[in-house]
Amino acid sequence: MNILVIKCGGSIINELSESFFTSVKELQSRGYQIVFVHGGGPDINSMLEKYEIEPVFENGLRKTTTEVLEVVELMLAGKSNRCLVHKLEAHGIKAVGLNGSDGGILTGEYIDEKKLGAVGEIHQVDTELLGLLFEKGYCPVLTPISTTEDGNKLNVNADMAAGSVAKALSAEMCLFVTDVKGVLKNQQIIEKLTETETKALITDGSIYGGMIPKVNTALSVLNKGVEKVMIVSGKDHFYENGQFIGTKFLQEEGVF
Ligand SMILES: Nc1ncnc2c1ncn2[C@@H]1O[C@H](COP(=O)(O)OP(=O)(O)O)[C@@H](O)[C@H]1O
Ligand SMILES: CC(=O)N[C@@H](CCC(=O)OP(=O)(O)O)C(=O)O
Repeated sequence: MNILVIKCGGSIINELSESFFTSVKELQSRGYQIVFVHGGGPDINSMLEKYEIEPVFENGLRKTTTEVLEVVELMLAGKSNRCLVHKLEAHGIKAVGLNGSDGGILTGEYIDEKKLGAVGEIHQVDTELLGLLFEKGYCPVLTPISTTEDGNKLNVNADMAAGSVAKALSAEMCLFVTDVKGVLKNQQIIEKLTETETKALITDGSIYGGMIPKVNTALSVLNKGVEKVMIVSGKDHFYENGQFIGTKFLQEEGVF
């Protein structure tokens, strides 16, 4: 089975284009089984604003107090997930929305509870339920919410959660769909990037903010054997005539 993990960024989830869904359907018709993992950063921020809570980020990760966690789950599971499932269904793509923690799919651990609160990273992905949904022709649509082994809820960065799902499923491809055409430098898209080139762009400040966890996860997924890892836009076609459009991550020359 050819598995494709699509991470759909909160930056674009409410504005996905018709072309995006055309690309998804074309890939499905070519036999790809698709799992969606989504974010919802802007939706979370706007609800926090209503509660008059200031969002705080450390290296792209949201500091998550108990109060913030409630809003994160409310927005990810109650708004962003519903929005994506509804749009997929409206385009004839059979989709089932789940919290990442449902059925024990995503299990994780705190990264640094003192500094970040309930922010986690994934340690285990149970793929059983995902397999059952594939068999019946459904695309699972997961929030990045996870739980610790003791059952405490964790807020996980959606890029990182998607990367863990791609590795656990030995996916053939992992695509990070966002609001830009790919990694840009001087407003030009960079079509191919190795790890060394990516690190240099982080160091010189060309890659910043939410793009940092995205490229770091992309590199980690590539190093775990996922063949095709790309950052693409949800505003246009990301797949047309057998070609992907965006930034592709490449192994360094000589690394196999
Ligand atoms: N070199 C870069 N190329 C493109 N976008 C970048 C770059 N560095 C930082 N960004 C920012 O990263 C954003 C995408 O990350 P983010 O907002 O976290 O998206 P998402 O919600 O899709 O995960 C872009 O909109 C842009 O503002
Ligand atoms: C720990 C952490 O930062 N979690 C993220 C989860 C959502 C997310 O990652 O959304 P995007 O895809 O829009 O970035 C957050 O609270 O914003």
